[in-house]
Amino acid sequence: MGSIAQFLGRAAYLHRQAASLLLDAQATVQGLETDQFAGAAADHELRQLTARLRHLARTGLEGWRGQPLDGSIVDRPVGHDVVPDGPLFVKVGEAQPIADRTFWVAAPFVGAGHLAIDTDARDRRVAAWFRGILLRTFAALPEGVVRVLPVDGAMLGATFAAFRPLVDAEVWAPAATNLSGWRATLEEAEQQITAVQSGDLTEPPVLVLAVAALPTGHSREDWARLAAIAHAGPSARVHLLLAGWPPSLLHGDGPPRLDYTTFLSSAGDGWWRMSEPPGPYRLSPDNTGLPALMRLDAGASEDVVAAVCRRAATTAAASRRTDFGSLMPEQIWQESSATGLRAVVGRGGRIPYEIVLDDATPHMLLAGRSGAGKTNLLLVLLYALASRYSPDELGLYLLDFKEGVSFVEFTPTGNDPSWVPHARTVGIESDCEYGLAVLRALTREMNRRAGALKAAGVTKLAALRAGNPDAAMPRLVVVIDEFQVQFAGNDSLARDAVAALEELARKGRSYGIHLILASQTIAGIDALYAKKDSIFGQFPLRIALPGGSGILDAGNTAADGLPVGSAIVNTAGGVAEANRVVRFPEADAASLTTHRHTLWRARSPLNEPPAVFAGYAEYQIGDDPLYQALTPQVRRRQALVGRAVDVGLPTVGFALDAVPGRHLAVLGTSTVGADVLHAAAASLARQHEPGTVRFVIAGFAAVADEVVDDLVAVLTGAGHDCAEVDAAGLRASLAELAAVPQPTYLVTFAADVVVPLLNERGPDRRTGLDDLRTVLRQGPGYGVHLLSWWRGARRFSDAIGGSAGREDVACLVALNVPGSELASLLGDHTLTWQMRPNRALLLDRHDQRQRLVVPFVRPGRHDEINEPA
Ligand SMILES: Nc1ncnc2c1ncn2[C@@H]1O[C@H](COP(=O)(O)OP(=O)(O)OP(=O)(O)O)[C@@H](O)[C@H]1O
Repeated sequence: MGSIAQFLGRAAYLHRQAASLLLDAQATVQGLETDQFAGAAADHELRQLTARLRHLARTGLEGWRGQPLDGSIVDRPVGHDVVPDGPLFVKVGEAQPIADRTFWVAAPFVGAGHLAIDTDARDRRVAAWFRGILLRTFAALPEGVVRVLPVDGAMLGATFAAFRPLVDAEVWAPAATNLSGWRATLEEAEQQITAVQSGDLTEPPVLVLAVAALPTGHSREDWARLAAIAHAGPSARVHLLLAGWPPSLLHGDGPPRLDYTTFLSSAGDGWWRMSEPPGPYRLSPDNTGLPALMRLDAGASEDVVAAVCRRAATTAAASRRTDFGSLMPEQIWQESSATGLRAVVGRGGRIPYEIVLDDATPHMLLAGRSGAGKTNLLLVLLYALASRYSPDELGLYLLDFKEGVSFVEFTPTGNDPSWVPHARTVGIESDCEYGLAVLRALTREMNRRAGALKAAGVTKLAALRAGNPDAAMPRLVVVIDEFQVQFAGNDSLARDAVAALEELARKGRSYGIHLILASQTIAGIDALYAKKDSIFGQFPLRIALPGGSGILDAGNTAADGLPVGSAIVNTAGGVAEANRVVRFPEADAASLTTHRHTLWRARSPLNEPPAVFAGYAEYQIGDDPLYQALTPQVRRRQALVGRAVDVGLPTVGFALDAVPGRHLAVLGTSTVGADVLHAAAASLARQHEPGTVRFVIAGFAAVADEVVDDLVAVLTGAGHDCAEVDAAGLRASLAELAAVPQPTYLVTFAADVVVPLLNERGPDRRTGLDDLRTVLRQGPGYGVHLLSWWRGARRFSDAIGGSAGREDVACLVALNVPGSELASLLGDHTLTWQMRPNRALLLDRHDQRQRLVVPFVRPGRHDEINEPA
């Protein structure tokens, strides 16, 4: 490095010498004009001077900086003509103080200031010169150091066509060809400058804003921005290469002068003048610039540029991938979320790009076609946040409605017990009912926070935290993947979900609740667009992955052609001027595991795993914590039937007490009905001391035989009095219990089979159904309860006496019963039940409770429950 610095110092020195020699030469020329006798001697002296000038310039501008850009240089390695500690001089032209004698003119560029030429690149010689300066700069500096932001407002990017391999390798940005692209380019330059000034960026890349021609419609405001960039750019390694500057004006004031800029201006006939360069290099005593006219450097042909760029692109492509690990902080959990959440998730150009969720950008929309990298980006963002903020600062609610396992990375699994300690609830392949339950839980939490803020006399979480930095109020990030599933449609579920979402979106920012909605598209979610003031107005932060332009403004199609791994990030609701291209790393499984383990090991001993709801999972009563904790000492005995589709998946069942009608009927042809009955009976068995109750088991369908056998074994094994009976035995038991009730559970599988037999009259003119109805009404008072599975709702209804007997069996579990059939059975035509695998509707007619549940099944039932009904 030292030798390079010395070399550069020497280059600067040589340039200064060249300038002073040139002044000498000028004096000699003037002498020639005044002293007619000294002619021959002076001519000789002048030739010697220009020869020395040429030598000096060539030795100071070796390699890419000055050598002709023709076939002879193509194979020269890139990055070997570096200038780490001083400005990079590049050859800009050749001066010709006397006929036949030329010397190279260099100007300081990167590390010193800017270059501007007053003719734009529509002039072929200027275009070749412009390409040459870019190639010299790019090839002289080390690989990966220079990023070019090309602008070509006149030729649709043609000036940069030969650099295409570098654009494809994402080393350079694609050429901006219109006003919005030009302004996005200015913004990227400005962002680098502010990031350096604020200390957020300590190793900035060299950013060259290369303007081949300004776009039509550029304004004085743009000039002012450019002037500011010219002024502040060099100390942030931002440099301008401008062709067509200053723009010619028809009227009005001219553009502002650009600081630190070497100007080349046309002197006619292919000659150019060069102004004084920035820095200590004075070319003339009166600051009028180079005291000779010059020709422009011949620059580079498109072939030479393309050959060099292809080579550079190959190595750049290999090193351009942003590594997931490099985005994670060295030390976890160092940040406070008092004013918002920030996380670096990728790079805009070479600058780390930070996503911010705060009062200004509280909520985010994310879209991209299938396979565009949505899941990947969410994982990068959430892991980056979870690494920066401790679980006291951040909580995660994750909901996924699609088939897939995107949020499994946050939960313990059979192979890996770790979880992300911030995750509170995780829904995978969620039901809309679950989504609504999560939204409602969040609304309750928001209201709780509103109360706490009010009590503290403040209106925003940031203010509360400012007054009390330790206040336990973490920001909550709620992610809903494929959210259109939750909000589409016009049923009461969708309406309730939209209402909850609106409340959270409008008020959440003040209470530290941030929403991230991800989808392939937001078109077609009428409920969210319907209102005049669209809910999406609350989502200023938009990330459009490839194919996700739908969440940007109409006509802003910037995301359409992006490669996977990049996105348009827009913090202004999608207006094209605010587009930023950002590259995201791949969150590979191994890195995720490493990070999850780091976070998990750092958790507090009180941290609980998230409440996980996996739509496809089967639940068995043997694993149920509530079931395991049951003892005969319970206050009210419960028949457990499944897990509610709700936050935390609470275990649900029916209290079977002395109230008439406390009996259970499971309805539907699905054999899961047998399993539910098994679970109900087994759970009740744990709540009785052996000998205090009888179990009478009757099974009337072959599909239930195995379940019946198992139940008998379980009950007998637990020491209970348990009898298996046939149809006659069941009828006899009913007659006996109707006459002399004693604590008994009658457990009847496929009860529909036995109805004809029960319908027959006995010698006393009573039917078995008469006894059944007596037991239903009077039994609970004596500890007699019927637990039954009916494969036909109609048979069940007839058996209990039609609508008159509706209240006699209050506890229902509907499996694959069509909604209309269930509605007419219950006499409730507002009921909306859509039967589906692995779900049941629990109805308690005494307290009007309805809940969607995942019914308990016995091991191995999974394939059956997931078959369509
Ligand atoms: N930043 C990235 N860099 C490299 N590869 C990526 C990146 N992002 C995603 N990929 C790859 O693209 C593929 C699709 O990614 P991902 O599953 O995140 O897409 P998706 O949009 O969630 O898809 P879908 O909606 O179909 O589930 C994956 O194989 C992933 O490895």
